Formats: sequence, structure tokens, C-alpha cells
Amino acid sequence: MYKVGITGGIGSGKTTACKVFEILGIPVFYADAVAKEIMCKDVLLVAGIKSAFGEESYFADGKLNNKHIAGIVFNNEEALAKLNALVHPAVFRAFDAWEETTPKTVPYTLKEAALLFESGSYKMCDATVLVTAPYEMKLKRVMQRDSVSAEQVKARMDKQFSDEEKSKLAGHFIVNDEQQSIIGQVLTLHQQFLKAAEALKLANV
Ligand SMILES: CC(C)(COP(=O)(O)OP(=O)(O)OC[C@H]1O[C@@H](n2cnc3c(N)ncnc32)[C@H](O)[C@@H]1O)[C@@H](O)C(=O)NCCC(=O)NCCS
Ligand SMILES: Nc1ncnc2c1ncn2[C@@H]1O[C@H](COP(=O)(O)OP(=O)(O)OP(=O)(O)O)[C@@H](O)[C@H]1O
Repeated sequence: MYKVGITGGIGSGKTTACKVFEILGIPVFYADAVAKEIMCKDVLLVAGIKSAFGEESYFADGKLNNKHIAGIVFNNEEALAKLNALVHPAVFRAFDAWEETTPKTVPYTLKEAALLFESGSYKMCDATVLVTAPYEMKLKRVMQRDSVSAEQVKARMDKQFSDEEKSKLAGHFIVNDEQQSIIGQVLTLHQQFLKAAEALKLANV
């Protein structure tokens, strides 16, 4: 199946763009959300996280203590690398399992991941999309959405590739600066992916 990876810096609007693709009937795998889910459900992963970041990584009811983990990993490169090494392989496996269950009738699938390029998972995609927005706009959006400080958002931004670095690896772009219509841009890309997916299908028969 033709696979499209979509990414963008924190607050760029990648989830918002994915919602439009979903309306067009394209199944979306939300890697960040799945990561959070399996960090609570996968017993081996839970054990690994507790061993690396302490029992306080989870609340008594089994929910992830995001604040505790964020406070450690977004201030320490080594700790973040450790967390990524625990979580990312499990997310890759979850994506493969999810893809197996998507109906063969869908023209292509979309994988939304904040760290598509950083984690190397873009190499498994047939096409990639980078969603961009001006720095101040991203900062403001996330501060509003998550009720967090500018410093907390900047700490996450610092741990991701810059838009300049991501641009070198991306095949397609969506500019979400609230001046250009995100819906129009998604529709244009959708047409391109339909054609590319069809071409891949014909090449494989
Ligand atoms: C550290 C955690 C617990 C913080 O949770 P919190 O609710 O505060 O943030 P949330 O998950 O909503 O992430 C907000 C944004 O931070 C950025 N971010 C998340 N994880 C990472 C990471 N490993 N490296 C760099 N940036 C990251 C993304 O832009 C994300 O959209 C959480 O982000 C996490 O579990 N991260 C590890 C899993 C992961 O790597 N997810 C992303 C790709 S699958
Ligand atoms: N074009 C837009 N106009 C107005 N608000 C927008 C626009 N695009 C996104 N937003 C808002 O900005 C916030 C961030 O968008 P979204 O959650 O899609 O970003 P994201 O890239 O998925 O962020 P994260 O990496 O944190 O998950 C959301 O509250 C969303 O509703």
C-alpha cells in the first residue's frame, strides 16, 4: 500500500491537516497518540520506562505521568535518546499491525509523526509532507492549546530538527500560516497521492 508520512514542528498544524485527509477517506495513523497509548498498555515498555525514569513515571491508576517524564527528557539529551530507543521500535511495530488491518480498498495511508525524519521512519514512506508555520505562530498555538509556557514549548522545539533541516528531506509541503488555505493545499496533495498510488499499484501487477 502507498504510504505517506506527514510531519511538522510542534504546533505547525499537522494534526489539523490530517483531519482534512481523514474527511477525504484516508486512514491516518497518529504515531504520537499511539506512542502514548502503548506507553500505558505494553507491559515490557512500562517496565522499561519505570526502570529508566522511576516508578513515579506512572500514577497509581496506570496513567502516564507526562509532566514527570517531560521534565526529565526535554532537559537531558541522553534521557531523551533512552526514551526514544524504548518507544520508537514499539510504535513502528504498532504501525505495521495497523496497516495490516486497513481495508485494501483505500488508495493510500497516512502516518502522522512529530519525529518522522528524526526517527528515520520516513524511509519506510513512499512520500512525505512537511507542514510549516511561522515560529511565533507555532509558539502561540501550543501555549493556547496546552496551557503551557513559551519556555516549555521551546524546550520541545529544541529537540526536533529545524524546518530547514526537515525541508531537505521532505517531498511535499503544506504552509499553515493562516493566510493560505490548508484545505486547498490538502486537496491538491490528495490528487497527487491518488495518481502516485495508482501508478505504484499498476507497476506491481
Ligand atoms: C515526553 C512525553 C511524556 C511528554 O508528554 P506531553 O503530554 O507533555 O507532550 P506530547 O506528547 O503532547 O508532545 C508534545 C509535542 O512534543 C514533541 N515531542 C514529543 N515527544 C518527543 C520526542 N521524543 N522528541 C522530541 N519532541 C517530542 C512533539 O512535537 C509533540 O507533538 C511525551 O511526549 C512522550 O511520551 N514522548 C515520547 C514518545 C515519542 O517519541 N513521541 C513522538 C513520536 S512517536
Ligand atoms: N490554520 C489554522 N488556523 C487556526 N488555528 C490553527 C490552524 N492550524 C492549527 N491551528 C490550531 O493550532 C493548534 C496546533 O495545531 P495542531 O494540533 O494541528 O498541531 P500539531 O502540529 O499537530 O502539534 P503537536 O506537534 O503539538 O501535536 C491547534 O489548537 C489547532 O487547532
